[in-house]
Amino acid sequence: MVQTSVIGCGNMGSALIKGLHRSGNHTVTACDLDPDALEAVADYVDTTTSDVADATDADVVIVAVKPDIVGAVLSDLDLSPEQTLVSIAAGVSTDYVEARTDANVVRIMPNLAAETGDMAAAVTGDDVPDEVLELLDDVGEYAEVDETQMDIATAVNGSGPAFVFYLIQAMKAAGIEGGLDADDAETLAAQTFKGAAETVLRSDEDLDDLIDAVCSPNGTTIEGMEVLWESDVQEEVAAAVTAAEERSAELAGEVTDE
Ligand SMILES: NC(=O)C1=CN([C@@H]2O[C@H](COP(=O)(O)OP(=O)(O)OC[C@H]3O[C@@H](n4cnc5c(N)ncnc54)[C@H](O)[C@@H]3O)[C@@H](O)[C@H]2O)C=CC1
Ligand SMILES: O=C(O)[C@@H]1CCC=N1
Repeated sequence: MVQTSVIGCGNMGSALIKGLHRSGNHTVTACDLDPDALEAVADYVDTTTSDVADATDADVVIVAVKPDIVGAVLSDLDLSPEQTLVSIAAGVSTDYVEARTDANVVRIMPNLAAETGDMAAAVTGDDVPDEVLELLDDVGEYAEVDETQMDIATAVNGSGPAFVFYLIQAMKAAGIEGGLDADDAETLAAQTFKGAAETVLRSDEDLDDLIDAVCSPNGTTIEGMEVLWESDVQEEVAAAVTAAEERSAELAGEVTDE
């Protein structure tokens, strides 16, 4: 069992807590100033606390507060070089965190699917400890990237779930427009995204071949694909990712300038 503490139990911290609970490999202390946030995760952790000092004994300390609060939390955290501090804040560099702790620092960009064990995470660091890689394995898949790639990773896998929710919403709306009831349309759209994603992860075929496999000659799919190929959907998705990437880089400047 890895002793893990999570400081900040909001959207992302609570998703990580629930994912770690599912894995059964961690003893978790949850720390938050908000009693409602602690109550919401109480069933998934061993200890809840509003005192950051109670979160400092863990092997792995995950700081999951907003980027502009990270500095204040680090100043209250007294950790040793034997401990690992995991920072998940968008735009907060490893250098910034390392300057404020004696712990071994690992920067990751997680996403909300930690809750179901389906997280996509980017992790950066010269020598990421096994306990962090195992933690990431416990709650999904990860890619080791260079820190210069963290802004684009933040956009693709950190912000990505919101972009995918939006696309599911569009598919659901089209289903409703075509006569499905709302619940059926949501189930069919969401399960289709899930199944398509699983297919991509498990298949050796490239994406064009997978598209081709759905397009029967003279069938239905090719009619829809012609519409997409002639549209600027790919450019618009790229623009959304770029906007998030640019904001991540901007945040880095704001936090460093504090
Ligand atoms: N929401 C998401 O999908 C993702 C968020 N992140 C990163 O995760 C971090 C947290 O984001 P969210 O969970 O969305 O924010 P949130 O606002 O939902 O949660 C932050 C939590 O921190 C708590 N908090 C504030 N000050 C504290 C302190 N001094 N000590 C203990 N707890 C304190 C708040 O009460 C709140 O429950 C951010 O740095 C963000 O960049 C990264 C990837 C995805
Ligand atoms: O929107 C944000 O800033 C955070 C980081 C990635 C996902 N949510």
